[in-house]
Amino acid sequence: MTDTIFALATPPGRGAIAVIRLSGPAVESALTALGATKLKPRVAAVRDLTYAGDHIDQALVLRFVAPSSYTGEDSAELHLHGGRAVVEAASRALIALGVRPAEPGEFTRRAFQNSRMDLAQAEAVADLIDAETSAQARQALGQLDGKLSETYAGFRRDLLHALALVEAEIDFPDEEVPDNLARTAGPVLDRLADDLRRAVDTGRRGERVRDGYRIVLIGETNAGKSSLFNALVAREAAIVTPIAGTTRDVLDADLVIGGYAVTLSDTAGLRESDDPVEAEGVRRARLRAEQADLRLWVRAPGDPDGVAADYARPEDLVVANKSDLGSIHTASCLEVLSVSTESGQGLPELHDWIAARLSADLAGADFPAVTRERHRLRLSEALSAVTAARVALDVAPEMAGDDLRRAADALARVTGAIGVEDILGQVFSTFCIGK
Ligand SMILES: Nc1nc2c(ncn2[C@@H]2O[C@H](COP(=O)(O)OP(=O)(O)OP(=O)(O)O)[C@@H](O)[C@H]2O)c(=O)[nH]1
Ligand SMILES: [K+]
Ligand SMILES: [Mg+2]
Repeated sequence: MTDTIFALATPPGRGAIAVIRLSGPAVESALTALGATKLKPRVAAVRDLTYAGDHIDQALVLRFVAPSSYTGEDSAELHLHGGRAVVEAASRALIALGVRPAEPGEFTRRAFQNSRMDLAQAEAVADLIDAETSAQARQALGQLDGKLSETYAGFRRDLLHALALVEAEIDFPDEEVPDNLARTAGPVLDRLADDLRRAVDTGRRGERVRDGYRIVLIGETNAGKSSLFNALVAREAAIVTPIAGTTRDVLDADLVIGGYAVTLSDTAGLRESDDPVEAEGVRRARLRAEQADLRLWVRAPGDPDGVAADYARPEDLVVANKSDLGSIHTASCLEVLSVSTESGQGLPELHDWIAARLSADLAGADFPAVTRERHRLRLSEALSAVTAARVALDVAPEMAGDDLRRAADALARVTGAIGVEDILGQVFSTFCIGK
């Protein structure tokens, strides 16, 4: 028998209202025991909740009857006055009635297990709760709508179609099916491989929207990286001094630019140093620059041109700082924007430039973006299996079947159609309690 669970669904602490959610077979008997009777499903009603002779609260109570609820089970919401004592009294009463506190994500896990949503949608619920930028919310809502799931389901249909063609030839090798039926699966697989490849490529975009786009400030010592860092995050987060080699550790700050989450990093100035501490700082700076989505090469007038040349990528930007003191000379092909963190000149333009870059890199392409490493791995697996099947098709069609089944399995695991036990814990452990 399934447990009946409850959790506070609103943030803990003092508030106008606090909502306790319940789900499971014993919801109705628990409500009755608390004095909340004669509740029409989905109609809010005010009831005096009492337990063991104590008045708990005058609450607004909502009841849902299986399977028409978030979890697919009988469930209810108690809208209480939002004080700690009220919530505590209600929780104590529920526990005494045999209703147990929910684990993180347990409501959504039940929704998944009762087929109210697939795994990709359950992950979208977690993303939507965590969303702090408009782009994150948009992406999560698209995934919750099932757009991503539909895309995966479409891939799977193509695969099963190809598999049917291949197996028809194996099962009826002689007269019932036309010769070379298996080979007609070729174009289907070619198209599918293209689609999978594109989907895998959207992975970086989806993950960046969700986790933050990584921008690193890098350059010579004293170029003004920390000054620029402070200007962009609008507070004195990093130490600025005229002494070369001030910054050692990588300093990260989360900010939102143009509706997108960004992680901005300040780094140690690049120079050879005998000081082991500074040398370690420089090593970390280079490493972070390599991993970044975008590098801003900060240069002051007089800094040598060479630094960026070694590591820069064509999409990077040179920020010519200290424009109040003069301009820089550069032979690099990178775009250059001049600013002064001292006078503020050029800073709005830099902000706009970054916003435009974010939107160019991250805004909706034709695909709902793949948002998780888990999805990307499975898609890559499916892609390599499809590629193998495509090769087999021309030489030994009977070998292609196994590859195609492997690809279909990999896709099914993304939405949780099969083999989910091993990933359930991983997916739902990231949820907050009450969801
Ligand atoms: N005139 C002028 N001075 C600036 C400007 N930006 C920064 N500075 C000065 O340049 C010096 C170095 O600035 P930082 O921000 O510490 O430079 P950094 O690149 O972080 O230096 P390290 O951490 O040592 O690599 C400080 O004295 C700043 O006040 C600017 O736009 N104009
Ligand atoms: K400095
Ligand atoms: Mg610095």
